[in-house]
Amino acid sequence: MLRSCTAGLRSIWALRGRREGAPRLSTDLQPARRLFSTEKVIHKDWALPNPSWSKDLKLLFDQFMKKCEDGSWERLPSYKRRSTQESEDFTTYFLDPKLGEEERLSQAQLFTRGFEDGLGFEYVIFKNNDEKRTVCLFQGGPYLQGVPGLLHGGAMATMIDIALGSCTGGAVMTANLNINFKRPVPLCSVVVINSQLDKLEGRKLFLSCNVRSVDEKTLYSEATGLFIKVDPEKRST
Ligand SMILES: CCCCCCCC(=O)SCCNC(=O)CCNC(=O)[C@H](O)C(C)(C)COP(=O)(O)OP(=O)(O)OC[C@H]1O[C@@H](n2cnc3c(N)ncnc32)[C@H](O)[C@@H]1OP(=O)(O)O
Repeated sequence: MLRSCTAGLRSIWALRGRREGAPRLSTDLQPARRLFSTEKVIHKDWALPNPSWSKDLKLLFDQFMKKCEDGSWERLPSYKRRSTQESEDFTTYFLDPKLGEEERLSQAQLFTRGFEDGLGFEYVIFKNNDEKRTVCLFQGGPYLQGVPGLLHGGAMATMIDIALGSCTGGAVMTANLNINFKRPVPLCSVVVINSQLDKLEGRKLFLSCNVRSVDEKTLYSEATGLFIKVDPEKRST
């Protein structure tokens, strides 16, 4: 498994040299501003196949894209930065305008999209609006290692948070996340996170998910989450 990761890394670095315009890793110590210097980088949809995707991930992606054809499922695009409207929803609620956060926030990006292709979080989420559920296909790269050869539990928790959040829609915050880690996830493997909205109670959304191997034989984790719709009348700072 580690050998295949190393091979993957080698091909990723080789690709890196070849691909024009690929955003650079923040660890390259480039000024952060450079990451957002072009509209192209800001608006690139990252939830699409790239050369680091394994055969399993590409196969599952193709299967779900077929399900999208009749409109029952949709692929959710994913950007490094939130849309202006979404950002405004959250900043109005959480940030004190007196603190002058604009400059710092102009450099902010979703941390799951901050890695170069294949090294961190490779994922795509498909949503079934009628059934109020999502399926997240996730390949955790070599920079997400915890115990040698295994995915870090915090990386799994991050993906679970994002997968559950994708079932909600609108401006919500995670209030509670409860995860049972049942089996360790091999680094660089593909897992499938099935999430659903179980109950809506006022501003409270109760969600649950499970994380399984591609062949569905291994149950890696189960989780529940409570998300709260932000109340525009309240300031939380
Ligand atoms: C697609 C991309 C998805 C990305 C997902 C990423 C999401 C995140 O990482 S969010 C970051 C982590 N989360 C946070 O920082 C949240 C910090 N917490 C907060 O800001 C606030 O507590 C917040 C917004 C969750 C709730 O505050 P507020 O709006 O004032 O709600 P509040 O009035 O206290 O509670 C509303 C209801 O929720 C309940 N509730 C709130 N928190 C909890 C909790 N932890 N457990 C159980 N119930 C809770 C309250 O009891 C209340 O219930 P009821 O209406 O029945 O009386």
